[in-house]
Amino acid sequence: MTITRFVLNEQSKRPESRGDFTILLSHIVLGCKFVCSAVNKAGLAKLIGLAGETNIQGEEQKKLDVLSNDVFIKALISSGRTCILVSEEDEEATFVEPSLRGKYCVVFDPLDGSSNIDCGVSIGTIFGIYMVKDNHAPTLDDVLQPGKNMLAAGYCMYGSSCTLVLSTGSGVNGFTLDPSLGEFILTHPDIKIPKKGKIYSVNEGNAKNWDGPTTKYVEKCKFPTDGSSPKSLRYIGSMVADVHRTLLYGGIFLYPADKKSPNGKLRVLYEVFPMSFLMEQAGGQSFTGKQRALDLIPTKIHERSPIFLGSYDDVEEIKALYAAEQKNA
Ligand SMILES: O=P(O)(O)OC[C@H]1O[C@](O)(COP(=O)(O)O)[C@@H](O)[C@@H]1O
Ligand SMILES: [Mg+2]
Ligand SMILES: [Mg+2]
Repeated sequence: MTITRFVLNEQSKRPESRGDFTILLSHIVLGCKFVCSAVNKAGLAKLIGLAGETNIQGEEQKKLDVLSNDVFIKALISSGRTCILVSEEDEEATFVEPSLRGKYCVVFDPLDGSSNIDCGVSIGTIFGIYMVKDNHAPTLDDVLQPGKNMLAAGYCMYGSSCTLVLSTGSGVNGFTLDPSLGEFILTHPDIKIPKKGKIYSVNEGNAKNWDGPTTKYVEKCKFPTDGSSPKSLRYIGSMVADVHRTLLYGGIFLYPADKKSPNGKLRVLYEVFPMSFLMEQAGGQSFTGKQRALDLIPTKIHERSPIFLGSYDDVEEIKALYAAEQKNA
């Protein structure tokens, strides 16, 4: 089944639906295909003129993350279904002009893991969608909403294959791009994350600055005291790729706060929320160190938060360590 057929099926389950969401999604899919094609050519950038290099005609070309941002902004505005766009690449939100305005707000990281571009490691696009409910003129308050109010979320991973993972609020499904057909095909129906995993994923280079619960948790992963086997460490440094592996194989992904970054590194609206939405929809959990991640109410569009997400039981363990610390404080 193609992603288009899948979304049309979803639409037919909601008789009130007028197809606006289907159109919006088809424009997101188009953006993903475009960026996938650019990423595949990144290694040839110098020859063909892409991605921040000077091409053989001596022309300066756009960097891949700037190019990806332009692609998504144009694709989303031309859908005629969006009103506010928040991108990691743009300091300010984009308010769509009234003639092209629709009811959806899209928050996105057009190219996540961009430090991995030059060595050909998997990177991706992350997105979340909110809806403006009544017909008021959209304001920033329409996106400064807790993640649980998102209507849909997903990511596209540009790796050994191009995989789009999507949730519209009733489970998680994965689609792989067939390059010869130019279509995303349903390859991972109804993804459920294993209840407990054997992998932890964190940048251990920051360990000297971690707080007590994170330090204890990672110590337990390496030197378990309950007779279980140690967990394996896997860390790519591309959130999309690290979360994708966590979703399929189980385990936990951590980007905690540390002394240097008290709010962690990852951005609430377009990294933490979409990935937390997918995790919960797949049966996992997502926690900030203080609360359920999807309950967080952001106060600015580029806000950051610590994040622990993945298999239900693994996240439960880190929650217990934070609860114990609070009790002892
Ligand atoms: O290099 P660090 O500190 O481990 O950070 C890795 C994290 O930073 C990110 O690359 C940030 O995303 P961007 O590339 O979109 O800025 C995440 O993908 C990844 O999880
Ligand atoms: Mg990112
Ligand atoms: Mg980015």
